[in-house]
Amino acid sequence: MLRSMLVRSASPVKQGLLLRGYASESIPNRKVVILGAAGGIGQPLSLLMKLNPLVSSLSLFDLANTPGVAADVAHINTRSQVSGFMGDDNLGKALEGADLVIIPAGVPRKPGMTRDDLFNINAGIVKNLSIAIAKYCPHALVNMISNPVNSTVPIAAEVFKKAGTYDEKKLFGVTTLDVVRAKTFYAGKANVPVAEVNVPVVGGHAGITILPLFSQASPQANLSDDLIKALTKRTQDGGTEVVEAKAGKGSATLSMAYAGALFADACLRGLNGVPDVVECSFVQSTITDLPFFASKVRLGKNGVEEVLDLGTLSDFEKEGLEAFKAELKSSIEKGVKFANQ
Ligand SMILES: NC(=O)C1=CN([C@@H]2O[C@H](COP(=O)(O)OP(=O)(O)OC[C@H]3O[C@@H](n4cnc5c(N)ncnc54)[C@H](O)[C@@H]3O)[C@@H](O)[C@H]2O)C=CC1
Ligand SMILES: O=C([O-])CC(=O)C(=O)O
Repeated sequence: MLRSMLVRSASPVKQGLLLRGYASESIPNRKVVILGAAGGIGQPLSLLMKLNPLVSSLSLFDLANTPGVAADVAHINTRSQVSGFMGDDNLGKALEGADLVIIPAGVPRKPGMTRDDLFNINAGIVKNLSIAIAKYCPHALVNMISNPVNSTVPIAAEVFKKAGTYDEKKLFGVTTLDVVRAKTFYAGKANVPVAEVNVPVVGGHAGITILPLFSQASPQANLSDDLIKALTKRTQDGGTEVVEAKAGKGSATLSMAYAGALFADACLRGLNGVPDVVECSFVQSTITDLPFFASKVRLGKNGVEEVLDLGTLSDFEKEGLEAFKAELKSSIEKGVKFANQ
């Protein structure tokens, strides 16, 4: 996918000819908005979205510093027109006409914190941004990156319900970084080319709620139970590994920008009618008894086309699933309660 994002030509038609899944020369116009665009994730994500030939308009919003980021990114000779918007007074202008809104706005963790410790600050930020989305671009797809994802997605859903704009097919918690990590760690231990690896990651996006399904990994490798346990733990703790390594200077930004760009690209391909676009995401779901759940999702012209079921789980994975259900349920309820206060 990144190969298609990095095509050298600035001509959309020429780029379109090189794009996987596109039969005709015309690529639809798509406006992508990044809320929190001047932040640690926001800046590299802005760069990666500027490289994506599916984007015709890139709107960068933050409370401060967006003019500089926008001016910088705008000089790159790719298809999209870039605009920068700063401050809440300009949020509406940033959002109008959006096809896809990506939200990495909010504070990151410091060592010793859980993602839930971010709730007190980020819940309010996400609530306000969701109110604006409901008002200015109610039909846009929303990719929620801000943590705790297990609560911020339900917050956005409740805000949209209150505004009468909720479409469960259009709201996504971005869990792609868990998949990216699971693929990287698995490839290292299974000794297979990382580019060929697929690993579904289900559940949620915090600690034990992150459940990589290595029993369904491809290519298959004969890994011991102990190794599977260790890989599972490393995937669950991947965010903390980065938080500790950054020692107070934030959490994953570059790998998250990569993962966010991958997921946004999948959403855009789905919107554009490219068939068989499947990614894991935290969405409204009926595949378990929890109202939101991350699993493989087929993306289409209206967002979620199908939430795929979990498939066959190993005993270890079944135990993992049961072990986190109560935590995920309570994080979801916390978000719902906050939004309705
Ligand atoms: N879903 C995932 O897999 C991941 C999620 N994250 C989460 O992403 C969020 C952002 O992380 P970083 O970019 O590292 O943080 P950061 O602090 O570097 O950047 C956040 C940006 O959001 C902006 N912001 C704050 N309130 C805003 C508002 N009301 N409207 C618009 N912009 C606003 C800030 O000005 C700042 O530029 C955190 O909550 C972090 O936990 C981080 C990594 C992975
Ligand atoms: O760990 C964090 O706080 C950021 C995050 O969600 C991740 O890197 O997966």
